[in-house]
Amino acid sequence: MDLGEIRKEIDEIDKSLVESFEKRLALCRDVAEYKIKSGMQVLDRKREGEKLEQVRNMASSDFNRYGINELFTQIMSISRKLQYQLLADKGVITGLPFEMVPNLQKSRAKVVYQGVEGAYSHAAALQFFGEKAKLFNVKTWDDAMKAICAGTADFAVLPIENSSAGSVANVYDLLVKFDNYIVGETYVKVDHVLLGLPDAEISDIEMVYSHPQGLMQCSTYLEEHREWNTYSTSNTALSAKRVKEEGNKAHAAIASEMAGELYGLKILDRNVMNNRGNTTRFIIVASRKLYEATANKISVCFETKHENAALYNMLSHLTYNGLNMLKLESRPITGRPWEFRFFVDFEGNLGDAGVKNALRGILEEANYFRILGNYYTDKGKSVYENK
Ligand SMILES: O=C(O)C(=O)C[C@]1(C(=O)O)C=C[C@@H](O)C=C1
Repeated sequence: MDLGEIRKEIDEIDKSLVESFEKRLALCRDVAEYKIKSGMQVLDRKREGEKLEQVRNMASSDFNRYGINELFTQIMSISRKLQYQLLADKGVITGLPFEMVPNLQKSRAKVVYQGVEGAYSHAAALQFFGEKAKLFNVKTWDDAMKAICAGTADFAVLPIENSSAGSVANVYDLLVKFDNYIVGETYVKVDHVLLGLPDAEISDIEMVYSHPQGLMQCSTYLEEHREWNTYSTSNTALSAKRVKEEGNKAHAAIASEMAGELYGLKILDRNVMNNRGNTTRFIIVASRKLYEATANKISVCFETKHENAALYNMLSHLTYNGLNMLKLESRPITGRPWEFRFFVDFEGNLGDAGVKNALRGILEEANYFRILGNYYTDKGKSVYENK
């Protein structure tokens, strides 16, 4: 047979596949109508399992069995998405329990951050809320979350990821532990310097204090000074404070210039970071489910079944609804070794039909699901374009 003839035959088969696919989808519409009336869930795992076994058994080789399994998994996934759309059109999928507000009340807000004055979280809070907000600090991120639960603060400012050191794992875990929501984000340029006592010289240094993230972000510089010991503190600004209080010329801190000024320290070295464009993204968290009309980024968290293609199937709800994923993070689930909880950021607003449809799909198919927030992002442009 020549290629032209083979392709003609393939075209014929594809035509009938498309016709069959459309007929199948039309039937799935009828199923959706039935499910709406009877209040049944779209996803029927038992039926899907049986269906996959049935069609696998029809195939004539292992290779084909694998292909058929994948093909029908996708066909049923598309069928579910169609059904969610129909449910949304019929008003079965209602609004999400989030309240849209024109703007966040920033100017006189009570805002909590972790650490001490001069910490990058302090800078982030000032940048997002301005000078008029009432800022105060607590010892730990956990305390900051508790302060908004208790109402002593309206908002908390927490670091979530750094451009070179990556995600702040503990903050991801706190988003699950507390019933709080992300309502904003802000990017802060992190310009670490090496700080010492006013009469210290770089040759005096034996010990460097910083937050573990600060030490990580300056690892190349610290590698060049292997004779120095490093010591982790709970905050970069606190490490500067400690150098001041200890009054030992052999001690230095990796922290911001602002912290150096605040605690009367001298800059021993600049540009100590691995990456000069080092930036930290901070999230603004509140206890209420709010989102601004301009919100364009959604954060969700879910757990899936521990099985083949589970994550792929979850993410296909974004693809199918044309939603652009911005970030995927995973964290271990305590008590279930080697199982993970996923955190996904994607573009959109909770009022968008596509977003509602995708969220409905994930909600129905995940073992655990939470919308962590919908908020405005400029994707860090304010930092990169101004500096
Ligand atoms: O039979 C159903 O209940 C359907 O909704 C159809 C279908 C399918 O495409 O075969 C789709 C989703 C369900 O999870 C199971 C099967």
